[in-house]
Amino acid sequence: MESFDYIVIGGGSGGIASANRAGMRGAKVLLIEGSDIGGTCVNVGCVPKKVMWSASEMRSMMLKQAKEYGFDVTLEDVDFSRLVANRQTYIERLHGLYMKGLASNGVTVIHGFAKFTAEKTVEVGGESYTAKHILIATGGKIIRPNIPGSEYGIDSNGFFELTEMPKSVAVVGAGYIAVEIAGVLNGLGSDTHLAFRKESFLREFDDLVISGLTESYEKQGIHLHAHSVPQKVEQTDSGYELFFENGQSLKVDEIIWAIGRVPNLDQLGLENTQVKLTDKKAIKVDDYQNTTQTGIYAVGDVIDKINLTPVAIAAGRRLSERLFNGQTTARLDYETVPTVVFSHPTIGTVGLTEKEAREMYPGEKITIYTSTFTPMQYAITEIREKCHMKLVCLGDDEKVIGLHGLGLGVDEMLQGFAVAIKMGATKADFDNTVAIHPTGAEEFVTMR
Ligand SMILES: Cc1cc2nc3c(=O)[nH]c(=O)nc-3n(C[C@H](O)[C@H](O)[C@H](O)COP(=O)(O)OP(=O)(O)OC[C@H]3O[C@@H](n4cnc5c(N)ncnc54)[C@H](O)[C@@H]3O)c2cc1C
Ligand SMILES: NC(=O)c1ccc[n+]([C@@H]2O[C@H](COP(=O)([O-])OP(=O)(O)OC[C@H]3O[C@@H](n4cnc5c(N)ncnc54)[C@H](O)[C@@H]3O)[C@@H](O)[C@H]2O)c1
Repeated sequence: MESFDYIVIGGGSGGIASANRAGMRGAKVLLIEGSDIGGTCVNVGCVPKKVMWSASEMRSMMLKQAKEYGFDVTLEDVDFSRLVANRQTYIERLHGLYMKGLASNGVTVIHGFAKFTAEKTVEVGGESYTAKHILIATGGKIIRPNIPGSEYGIDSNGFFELTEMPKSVAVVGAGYIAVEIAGVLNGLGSDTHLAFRKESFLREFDDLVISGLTESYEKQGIHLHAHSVPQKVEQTDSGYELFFENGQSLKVDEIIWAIGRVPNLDQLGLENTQVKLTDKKAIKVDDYQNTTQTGIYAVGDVIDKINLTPVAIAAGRRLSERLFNGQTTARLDYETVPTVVFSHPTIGTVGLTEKEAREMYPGEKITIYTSTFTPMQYAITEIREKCHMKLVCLGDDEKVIGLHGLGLGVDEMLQGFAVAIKMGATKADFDNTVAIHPTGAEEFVTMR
């Protein structure tokens, strides 16, 4: 049985980052990946999603802004299969780059699904491997509702397999994926419905950005169906009919289920270890990514804490620094993690929403600053899509504990502000920073 210092199960965002860092620090590392290298983000997540988002933004810009800027643009239908082929070529290039990176750090990669057969032993394709340290970075998997006909339609993986645009589509869900896919398809010209169970989507985000995006999506022609709990799906001649518990139904060419993801523990053989799960069936870890069994660790979506690629990467790297570079206190701080929803326009958020701040600091002074404006890019266009911004400040010194934006360019604005907030910036620090004009970002430092 071959022995390693470190075995990493799962070659996605967290696994690759941790394996590479361990290799850089001189460890003998084995990475086991059952499917395509790069995991969810590269193959069926952030990367193809961002390409589709860009395509959708471009089409909207050409349709809704180019003319007023003096361009004589005639837009034919999007060549969807060409877009998809180019996107896949890019992903294949990334596969090559990842494999090269791993090789340069001396990481051995094998293809296959790993299963624990004992506490420190995993089996892949009939071969057994052992290591002092083993990382579980197996990510998450998609769920569908338990209703008749939920086998019809596709999910986010299926969305990335489409080679033709559906003429009409019902996206079911209220999270990142539902809101992003609905925005992309509508922007590319599908007649798009977004159905969700409660009164709004993205309910964990600040009210200002939710109401702003609701208004934008309605103006863009996305049919929003609130209070719509899916009940059953039936096939029709041309597609499907989706029935809701409220008695309404939708006839569409395609249904896209986006009702969430759960930790992926399939075929892992955790019963052969002492690794315990949380109530939500995620791997239980402490602040240092240690599971309940010494020598076994977990990072990324499989712990279901903050399911974002940079979080999995950061946790994986810090773990390797701790295990193989003597940084005994290295760990990821899961507080104040910035995040962007690639809707149209985008949402950027870091820290607490206004509601969370009031709940977390009852009786303390919470000061809110907001700004709503039309970005200058729309000065001469018919489209007047608004930008909304909010700062949530705590105490007399007005420490900024939440920053929220919706609008043109917010996705690219957020990172720098996240640094300031992580460092404990106050509203006075924001005010003391000279604005950059004319930009949307300047609103964040000129709010009154
Ligand atoms: C549609 C979509 C869009 C997203 N967009 C964004 C975004 O814009 N920004 C962002 O930050 N995050 C985004 N995410 C989330 C992001 O993709 C995940 O948070 C991230 O990929 C988690 O990384 P991970 O390493 O935990 O798992 P993954 O990247 O899922 O990797 C897990 C890997 O483990 C492998 N595996 C599983 N079991 C085994 C086994 N037994 N043996 C061997 N290998 C195994 C799998 O094949 C997989 O490759 C998106 C997700 C989706 C679905
Ligand atoms: N831009 C990004 O960074 C990005 C993009 C996509 C995904 N992600 C990550 O991936 C995770 C998974 O995304 P997601 O959108 O699948 O999950 P999610 O958990 O964010 O959203 C799932 C939604 O489906 C709804 N839902 C659950 N059961 C339902 C049912 N039976 N019928 C109708 N609706 C139901 C829930 O109320 C929830 O709003 C995200 O939480 C995020 O961490 C990030």
